[in-house]
Amino acid sequence: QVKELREKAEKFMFQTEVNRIMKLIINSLYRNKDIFLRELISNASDALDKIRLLSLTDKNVLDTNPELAIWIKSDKENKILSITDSGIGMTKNELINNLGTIAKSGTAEFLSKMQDTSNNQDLNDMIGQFGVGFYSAFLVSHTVVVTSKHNDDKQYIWESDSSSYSIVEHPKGDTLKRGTRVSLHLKDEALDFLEEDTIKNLVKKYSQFINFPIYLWSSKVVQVDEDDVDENVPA
Ligand SMILES: CCNC(=O)[C@H]1O[C@@H](n2cnc3c(N)nc(I)nc32)[C@H](O)[C@@H]1O
Repeated sequence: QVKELREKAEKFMFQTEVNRIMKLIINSLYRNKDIFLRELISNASDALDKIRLLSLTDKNVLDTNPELAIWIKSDKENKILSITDSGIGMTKNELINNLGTIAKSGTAEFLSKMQDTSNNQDLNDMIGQFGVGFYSAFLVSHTVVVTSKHNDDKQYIWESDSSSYSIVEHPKGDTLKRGTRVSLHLKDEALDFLEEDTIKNLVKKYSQFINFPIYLWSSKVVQVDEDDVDENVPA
């Protein structure tokens, strides 16, 4: 079923600048990979801010998923760490534009700054400011799957191994109701990020000022979480 899904998926190449930025991030931030969680939580928080702002003028936008929160799930069996938000979600076009391309303005400047700066702290701050933190997911993942549902579109699955990406409509419809799930298929050297204590410490260290609740679900066999039902999205 997953095989057929991949065959049906539409294949895309990343915009050139994106390839360069991804390479730079992966090569320069290998010393502190753990910033990936901060970046993904930050993106989730921005998405939640967007739907909350929208709901001030159009209150029924929240009906599809009333709780505004972030769920982190550690799936040790499949070596997948997922970060789910009930934010505004992305349409198919937004997945393509937001994850597959980057604003050309400023990219050249960003790339040259990244090359000059040897100081790791600056590098850290810059990727957050420039909004390219998503790509830090590839510091710890061989494959990243982004499932997203926007109120105005169907649910789609975006998948990438960092060299190219694909998009396919989710066969099971809108299991997310509204929002985005970033599923990180972790590299063998990054499996420590599946440990609850590691995740808790990272959230405390980098995301203590996030304005939305962050729940941590660890998939213990005994504990069947209510959101497991949504979890059976194809790998
Ligand atoms: C350069 C990589 N691009 C992004 O991270 C953009 O993708 C989108 N994005 C990333 N994670 C997201 C997320 N969790 N929800 C939503 I709505 N949009 C997200 C935002 O537009 C980010 O600026």
